[in-house]
Amino acid sequence: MKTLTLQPIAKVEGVVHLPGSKSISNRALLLAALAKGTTRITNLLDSDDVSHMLNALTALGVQYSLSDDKTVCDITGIAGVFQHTEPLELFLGNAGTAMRPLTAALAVSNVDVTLTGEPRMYERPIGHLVDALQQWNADVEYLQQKDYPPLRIRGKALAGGKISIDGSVSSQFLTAVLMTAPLLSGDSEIVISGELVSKPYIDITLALMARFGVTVQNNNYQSFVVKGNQQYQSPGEFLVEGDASSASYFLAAAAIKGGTIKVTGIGKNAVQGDIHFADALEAMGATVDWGYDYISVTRNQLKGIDRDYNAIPDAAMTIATTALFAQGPTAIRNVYNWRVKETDRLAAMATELRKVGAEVEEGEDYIVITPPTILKHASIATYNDHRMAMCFSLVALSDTAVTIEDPDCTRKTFPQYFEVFSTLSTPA
Ligand SMILES: O=C(O)C1=C[C@@H](OP(=O)(O)O)[C@@H](O)[C@H](O)C1
Ligand SMILES: C=C(OP(=O)(O)O)C(=O)O
Repeated sequence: MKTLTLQPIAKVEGVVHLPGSKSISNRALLLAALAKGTTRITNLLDSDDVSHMLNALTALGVQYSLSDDKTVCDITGIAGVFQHTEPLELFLGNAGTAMRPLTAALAVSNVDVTLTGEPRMYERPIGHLVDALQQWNADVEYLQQKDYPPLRIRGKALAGGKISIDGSVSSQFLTAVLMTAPLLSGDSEIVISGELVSKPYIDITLALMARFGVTVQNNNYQSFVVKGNQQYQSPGEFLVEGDASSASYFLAAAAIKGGTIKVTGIGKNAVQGDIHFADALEAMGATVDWGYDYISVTRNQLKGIDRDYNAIPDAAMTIATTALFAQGPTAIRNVYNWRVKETDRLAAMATELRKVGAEVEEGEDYIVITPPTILKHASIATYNDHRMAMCFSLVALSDTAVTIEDPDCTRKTFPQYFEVFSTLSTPA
């Protein structure tokens, strides 16, 4: 297996032009594909998760062209639902932002599609989404195990109506039904049961739907009303914000070992909830400067804090390794759904943090990290989880090297991560 050893880093400094947001890229591609008109998407992310969405759109007959660096996509919308007469199999890797929204959009299309993925995708539940779609009378079948992909979807026209959806495991299920609701022949009301997790991702969904001409009535995140029989409209040009989750590693590095690092492509008005990772860093003691198109962070002595991170589960992983450099314990709470992401992230995080010497308490939905006085060199298993690889790069901001196993797993959302990280770093 390939490994990457990062030697101790004395200082980090510089400017990072962030690659496009994964969450926004995949939403924009799907909405542009369904819309009337041609959309030019710029600053599109080039990564595995986005390739899976693009490949699916190709197989479904959507016409688009990509620039050489794959960050500009001109896409001609189909002005309605997908039409494909032959049965299709679409492989979606481990991309939640492809699997969940496509499941819903295909259920209302003229298709007979099997959705497959990597082995881990078959361990990530999708039952709450399928339950919701079945209330609209969708035909979605589990091919192996109830509540999990792979799925067979025999799409057909759906009439809409009132449904309830469990929001307690993933917001992507609600995102999927919201984006599909305008395509139904009648109006819909979507009622949330359970605590809605990862709420800011719903704001991304609603903001993108609005850019493509569809407004949703949001009743305080308890229920949503969407008019049926609508067509998405191309906004013409669509610029993807920089990825706020990807920004977290650089901002944390500055907080730990800056120098100042400035990330561009996101700022105080960004639609992504993960920009509020910077608030957590500020609460830990870092100095944060916010502009409209940048966030910059400068080092201070950090202290451990105790917080609920349900709204920013992805960036919260970066707090777990930042905690190694804080005084006192850091608690990351209300992140139960870490267990159903790329790996069981609570278990993986606890195991790997212990390898570098941290004292870790792992609960069902939380983790408390107490840093050691001196970090130990370790070979960090990454569990095919891009965020495990990126988070643990921060260990090199100590007097100790760190070895990252399978560093290429960052290709899910940030293939160039380690190159960018090294350009900011001055060796000790
Ligand atoms: O809608 C999205 O783009 C995402 C929502 C979040 O998932 P959950 O809602 O499952 O927490 C997040 O972790 C994921 O990386 C992207
Ligand atoms: C949870 C993640 O991905 P997905 O979109 O596959 O859910 C992630 O990127 O951290």
